[in-house]
Amino acid sequence: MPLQRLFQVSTKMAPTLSTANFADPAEVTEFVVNKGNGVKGLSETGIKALPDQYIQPFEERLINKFVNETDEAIPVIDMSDPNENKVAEAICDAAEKWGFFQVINHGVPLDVLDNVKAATHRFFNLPVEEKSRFTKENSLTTNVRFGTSFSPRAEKALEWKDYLSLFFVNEALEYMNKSKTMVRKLLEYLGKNLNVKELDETKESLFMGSIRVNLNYYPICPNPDLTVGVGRHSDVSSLTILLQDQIGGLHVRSLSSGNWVHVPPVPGSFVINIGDAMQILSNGRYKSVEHRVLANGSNNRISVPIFVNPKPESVIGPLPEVIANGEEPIYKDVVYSDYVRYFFKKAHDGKKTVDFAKI
Ligand SMILES: COc1cc(/C=C/C(=O)SCCNC(=O)CCNC(=O)[C@H](O)C(C)(C)COP(=O)(O)OP(=O)(O)OC[C@H]2O[C@@H](n3cnc4c(N)ncnc43)[C@H](O)[C@@H]2OP(=O)(O)O)ccc1O
Ligand SMILES: O=C(O)CCC(=O)C(=O)O
Ligand SMILES: [Fe+2]
Repeated sequence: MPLQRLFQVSTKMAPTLSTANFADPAEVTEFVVNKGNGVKGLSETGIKALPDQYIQPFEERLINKFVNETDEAIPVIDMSDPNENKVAEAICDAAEKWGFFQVINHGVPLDVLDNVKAATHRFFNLPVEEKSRFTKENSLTTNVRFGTSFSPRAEKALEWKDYLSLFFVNEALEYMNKSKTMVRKLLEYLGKNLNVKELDETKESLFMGSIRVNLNYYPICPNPDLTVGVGRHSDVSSLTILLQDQIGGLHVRSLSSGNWVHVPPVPGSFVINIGDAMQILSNGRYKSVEHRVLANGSNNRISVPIFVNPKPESVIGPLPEVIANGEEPIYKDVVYSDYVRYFFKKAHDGKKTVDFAKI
């Protein structure tokens, strides 16, 4: 199926299965992972209890007392403020202190956001035979991948999430293309603060040379407190631009307090976060911060991250502009595809991927 058609399909709905009887835990894995039904398929069987392989260790569950819903919040930045210096300052400050912020009035038309959310629902509502054409085993190209959890073969406990991952270098996709102007603006602001004078071709390839869009689906979960939608991780990107729906559940680790802080859905906004590649390029000035997603007992949730990455063959290390003043580099040069391969080889494990590049 051509990529464009993924964004038009709205044919048959997924068949509703009657309550399946999974006598053996291996049958659950077979149904969810190998047969391509995903956790959406499992949720729709009417399953009443969380299968054992989704039960996360106690310390990985988001216990309420560690969640600070009121005192701390990631900054919300209005990109239409005519005082551009003030906008740039707020973005760089948030990148250093939080590694996360939300942007409003970002210039991406709101109907583009509505369209990509609708397309996400249409894709996940397709029959399993359609979706499983894009599993790792069946997909004709590694550029399109439908899967569940993060890295099922490496994980001790699975995550309650299905995804479709789309890799683009140049293909036209409205959502991605319409977001590019905003991405360039953000990178220009962040770059200037690192003494990068302009986002020329070389720098553009380094910061945003490859782009991946994921469509994430988190179905209703029978025991949300025992599992996670996505476990603790930082992204490997330069920047991640995330569109979330109105359900909520994304939590960010505050750098100042260590608390898990909820990222409340703000209509029409994007959540922006610094990824490991930017942390490395900025020699630790900008922070890629741990985040996780709760499972939800009463609502399905979707999110659509755009991972803005260096080109796979790029060598990433502290930028010459950053260490020109004698600052000691804390990261070595690594080939970006080696870095990403290392990320995908492990289960989510907080901030440990970045050790790959530490001196
Ligand atoms: C799913 O939950 C996620 C996903 C994410 C994703 C974040 C990103 O996508 S950031 C951007 C990643 N960068 C790129 O995609 C650059 C382009 N890719 C490449 O150049 C190659 O894929 C490669 C990274 C160099 C690896 O190539 P290769 O050595 O040929 O091996 P592969 O078979 O392609 O992959 C190895 C291993 O990783 C798994 N994998 C690859 N891509 C994805 C993907 N998009 N989503 C999930 N898993 C992926 C692949 O299945 C292989 O696994 P095995 O088990 O077979 O070893 C962030 C947070 C999330 O929760
Ligand atoms: O769904 C979300 O809110 C965040 C997902 C995420 O962190 C990721 O896909 O890397
Ligand atoms: Fe993430």
